[in-house]
Amino acid sequence: MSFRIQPAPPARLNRCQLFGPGSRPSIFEKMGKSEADVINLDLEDSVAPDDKAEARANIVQAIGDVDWGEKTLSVRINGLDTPYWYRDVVDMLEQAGDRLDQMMIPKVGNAADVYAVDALVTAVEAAAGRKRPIALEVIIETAAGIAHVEEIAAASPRLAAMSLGAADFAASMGMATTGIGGTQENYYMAREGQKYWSDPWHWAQAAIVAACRTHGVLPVDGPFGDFSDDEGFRAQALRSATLGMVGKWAIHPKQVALANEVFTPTETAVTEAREILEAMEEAKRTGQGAAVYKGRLVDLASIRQAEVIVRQAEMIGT
Ligand SMILES: CC(C)(COP(=O)(O)OP(=O)(O)OC[C@H]1O[C@@H](n2cnc3c(N)ncnc32)[C@H](O)[C@@H]1OP(=O)(O)O)[C@@H](O)C(=O)NCCC(=O)NCCSC(=O)C[C@H](O)C(=O)O
Ligand SMILES: [Mg+2]
Repeated sequence: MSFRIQPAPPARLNRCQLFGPGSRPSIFEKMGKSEADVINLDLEDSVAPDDKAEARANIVQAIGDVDWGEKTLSVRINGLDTPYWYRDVVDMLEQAGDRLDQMMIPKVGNAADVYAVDALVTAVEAAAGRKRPIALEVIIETAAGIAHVEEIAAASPRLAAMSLGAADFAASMGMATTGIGGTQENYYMAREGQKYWSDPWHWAQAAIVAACRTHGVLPVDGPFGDFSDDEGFRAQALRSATLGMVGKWAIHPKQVALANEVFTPTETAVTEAREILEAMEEAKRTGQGAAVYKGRLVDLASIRQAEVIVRQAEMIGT
């Protein structure tokens, strides 16, 4: 272990982030009643330029009026290359109530982007006398974002979560696809007449997870565009969970249950994790650093792996 201890990410549930356009207030109540852990009200790409001002007003109103329960409530502001973002920040912090937990910054390219938003948020919070500091979350969805992913993860103590935005990421990288996440038809290895599909998102996800885990930030998988493809969503989410991501976006309400299912450890996994911890307790009592559990080696690293699952289960209350 490095002398520098790996910081823990925020202790909160983040299995599913449900998105909805700020210009479509008719779905806000439904979003509030959903089973998503995080709600993202959008001011960015799902809102047309002429609707930005009205979407801000809708969101300000809804933050106060809708019952958001225990959910983390986040607003996605516009990118720093637009004329909209500063007004998004100022209006939310001056006009919306304290119920707003977080702001999401899209298309972050380097640490300075986060610094700029942090500086504005800090000034407006102080001027407006807001009591609860707003957390930040970012989307890695450009070539610059992935190239600077580690400095971005370290950019601000406000940073709580980081997502991969597969659509803009593919565009920025010049990837030959219009699909949003999931299996890509042409990304395969060939052997003896058979195709073996590989995962073009894997390296970006792994880089995000490593940067996030280094700096105590929650790594999250972004959108899966084809909301009629449950199996594809599940496969993508399972790969993300296996890599260390804690949750996934839903761009349609039917994806919420799928994300919750994948990012909630199964009863069997939780039982096994608890049994591994017990086996290691017993090993420690007898002066051993390793033990055998169900015919396989468990050691001090297994304790840390098992603790990840038990911590998740405790947060969910299972
Ligand atoms: C995708 C949608 C436009 C689909 O909407 P709609 O046609 O209304 O779907 P349905 O008819 O199937 O809806 C069924 C019922 O569910 C309600 N509904 C719809 N959407 C939502 C929602 N997001 N939250 C809660 N409830 C919702 C409908 O009102 C129907 O209700 P009822 O009539 O009572 O049965 C729409 O889902 C949508 O707008 N989704 C979010 C789009 C969005 O926010 N996109 C931005 C995030 S993705 C992105 O930005 C890419 C990323 O940055 C990247 O680069 O990768
Ligand atoms: Mg995007």
